[in-house]
Amino acid sequence: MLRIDGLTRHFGDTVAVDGVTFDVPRGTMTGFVGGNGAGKTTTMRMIMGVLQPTAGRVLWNGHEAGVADRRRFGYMPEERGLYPKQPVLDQLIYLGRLQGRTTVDARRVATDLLDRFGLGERLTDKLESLSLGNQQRVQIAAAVIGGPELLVLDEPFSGLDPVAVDSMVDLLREHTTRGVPVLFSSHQLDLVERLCDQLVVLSRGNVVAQGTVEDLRRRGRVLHRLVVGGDAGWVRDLPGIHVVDVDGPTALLDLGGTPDAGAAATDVVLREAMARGSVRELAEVVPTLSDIYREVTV
Ligand SMILES: Nc1ncnc2c1ncn2[C@@H]1O[C@H](COP(=O)(O)OP(=O)(O)OP(=O)(O)O)[C@@H](O)[C@H]1O
Repeated sequence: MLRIDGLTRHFGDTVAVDGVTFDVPRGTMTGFVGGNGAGKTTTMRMIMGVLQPTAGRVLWNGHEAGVADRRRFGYMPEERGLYPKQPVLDQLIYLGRLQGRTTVDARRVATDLLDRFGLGERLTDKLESLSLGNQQRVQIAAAVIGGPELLVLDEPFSGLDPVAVDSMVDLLREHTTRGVPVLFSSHQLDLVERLCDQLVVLSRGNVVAQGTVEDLRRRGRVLHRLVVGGDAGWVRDLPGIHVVDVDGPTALLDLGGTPDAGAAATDVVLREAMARGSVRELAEVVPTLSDIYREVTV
């Protein structure tokens, strides 16, 4: 298991990461989300030992992660970092050997990976001759070529087409099934919602929310949507009901409070609506991950 314990990094007066603590347990996929400059890349660099923390620790299976541990971590850095002018297969074989594979084994694994990413015909091409999305696929292959015990991926999905996203998802799931913890950053919240066992939300260097998508949903504000036959503007005159928005026949209401108070408010709204005509819908609106994200990062 990976444990990030109070990780902090200052750059001059800037506090890029401020006491970040979270776990990535065995076999779980953890999404790392947050706005631009929130501190995701800086945290990942510290996990990989590329950057020294100002304070805090990176623990791997209960001990402080050292060079030998990190050699078994797969990393896809933000700056990518493969050689543009070298053939893709050669680079992957080289990286595989650095991580302990024989040349024959590294060639087999690299060829398999490139095949599954649809690059079987491009093995001897220079990286720079590939489209950006295809270069990205090679970068992903580079992160997993050594058979990593942990995967740390900085925006692995950016620039990938939907087919490549699916191959990438399959590949990551194969790793988590084997027990490998996977931490990846992404701005694509739909993907994060689809993929992650848990997520960590960072804002200005601080963890502002963490847990499963369901945990976060429970924390989020549950609103109610009322749709009536005519105009719903009258809801604004109901005492004690917080109206978030009204658009013609549809009103979005925050009936809030305790479950009991919420239920009582729902009864009031329903009674009033029925007294005025037909009611088409009165239902809870489950917040999306984007709604929750906006709420916790403001
Ligand atoms: N080498 C550096 N020198 C000075 N400041 C830095 C350095 N690296 C990062 N920072 C600052 O640290 C903060 C966090 O940046 P970081 O790149 O970790 O954010 P991020 O969450 O990965 O953002 P993005 O989603 O835009 O990639 C920012 O204010 C950034 O300007």
